[in-house]
Amino acid sequence: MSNVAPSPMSARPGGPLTGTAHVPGDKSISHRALILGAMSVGRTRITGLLEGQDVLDTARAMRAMGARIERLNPGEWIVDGVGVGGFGEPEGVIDCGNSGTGVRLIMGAVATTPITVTFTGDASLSRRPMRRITDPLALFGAEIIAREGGLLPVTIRGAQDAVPVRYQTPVASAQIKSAVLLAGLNAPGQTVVIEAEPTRDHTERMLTGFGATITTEITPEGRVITLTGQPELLGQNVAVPRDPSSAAFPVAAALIVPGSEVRVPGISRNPTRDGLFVTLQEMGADLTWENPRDEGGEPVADLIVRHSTLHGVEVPAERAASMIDEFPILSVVAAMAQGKTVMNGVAELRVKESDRIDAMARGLRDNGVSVDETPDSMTVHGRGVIPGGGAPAATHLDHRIAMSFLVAGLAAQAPVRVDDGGAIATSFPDFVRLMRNLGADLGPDA
Ligand SMILES: O=C(O)C1=C[C@@H](OP(=O)(O)O)[C@@H](O)[C@H](O)C1
Ligand SMILES: C=C(OP(=O)(O)O)C(=O)O
Repeated sequence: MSNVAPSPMSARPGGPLTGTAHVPGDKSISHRALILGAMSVGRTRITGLLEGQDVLDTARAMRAMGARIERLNPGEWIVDGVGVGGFGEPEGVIDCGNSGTGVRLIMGAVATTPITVTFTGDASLSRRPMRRITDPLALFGAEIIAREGGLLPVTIRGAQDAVPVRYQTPVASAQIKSAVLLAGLNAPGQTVVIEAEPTRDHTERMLTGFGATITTEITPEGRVITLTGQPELLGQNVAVPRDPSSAAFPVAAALIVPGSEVRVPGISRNPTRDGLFVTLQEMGADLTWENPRDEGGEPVADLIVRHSTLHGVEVPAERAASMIDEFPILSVVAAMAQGKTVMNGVAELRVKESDRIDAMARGLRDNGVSVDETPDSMTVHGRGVIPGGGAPAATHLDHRIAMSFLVAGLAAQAPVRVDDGGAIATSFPDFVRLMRNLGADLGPDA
């Protein structure tokens, strides 16, 4: 993506947003469905797969290591797996593009199979920390060579005789937890991950669905997750629910554009992902959930959201992991609320596709909103208005920064511009069309 010419975009204030927003499949679950499908025996059928670039890069990686993967229809894919321990050595470098989830989970998946794999990524991914993954993978017996600072490219020589690991994650991260669990699949005995704060649990849920023995115990240390190694995973049918992190954008837009009412069907209500909705409700958001159901081991419901008068809130640090990707868009909603919104315990935002605290603070300030930051917090001083009209916000190859500023423009007093919307295709390729269908005036800069 870094070699492609930037695509400047802008959004302009306009009338209410109305209609139905069919947001794409969940990104986290889509990566995991492809990886676990590839690590299973037999056929996995996936419906609702997110066809964003991040997930397509994971599919390509799984193919390069021997899985047969085919797209039958939009969102409908089949994976014929190679079984636990069955990955073949890829001939080329595995390029995970912009995707932290892709590269970190696949590193875990290969670390206990005796093959050598070199991973790379785009300019954004090449700045992100990888030692948090390679350190625990070395405990299994994998050999690792990385660039200075533990950065990509990283080469992993998977362990020949892997040993199981007991690992306490040093930061709240589902990617670290998942990398260790995926490595544990091909280690004999029990691999244990302990996390002080709960993080998204899709790996645990899906491993159970594919036939692994995995338990989660709540203890004073936190969540203790125990996986029994070397199971035979069997191909499954996976129905991917719609992504709450993508839903956040039309939901936020409807809340801040007067007169709006939008329906967002079929989104995951997994409690490890619902921090944004809890926070919006505390701010006074009019959110109605209908038709709760279970789809493929994940709770799902339809959401109706109406324009609301909002007030600032304090978001507790303990909630950060359950809404970690939603802080950029929350900061836009917070600007349209009355009063101060304080987001605590968000240091991890500094090591995402961009430093999201810095990127949001700068872009909001340029568009007339007052923001304070500390190393691990961000405070937006909401005045119920975004003046807009500033310099194009720098997006640093970060899809969520681009979409957040475009949503801001829909409720601002003057257009809001971004320097490059290209990265939106990593997680929400249909974003512009979907938002325009609701009545939003946004798109490439003329
Ligand atoms: O496991 C996952 O699918 C993800 C975990 C989160 O990252 P961390 O584990 O680094 O917090 C999140 O930011 C990312 O978008 C997806
Ligand atoms: C942080 C994100 O993704 P990843 O870590 O997979 O790049 C995200 O989608 O907001």
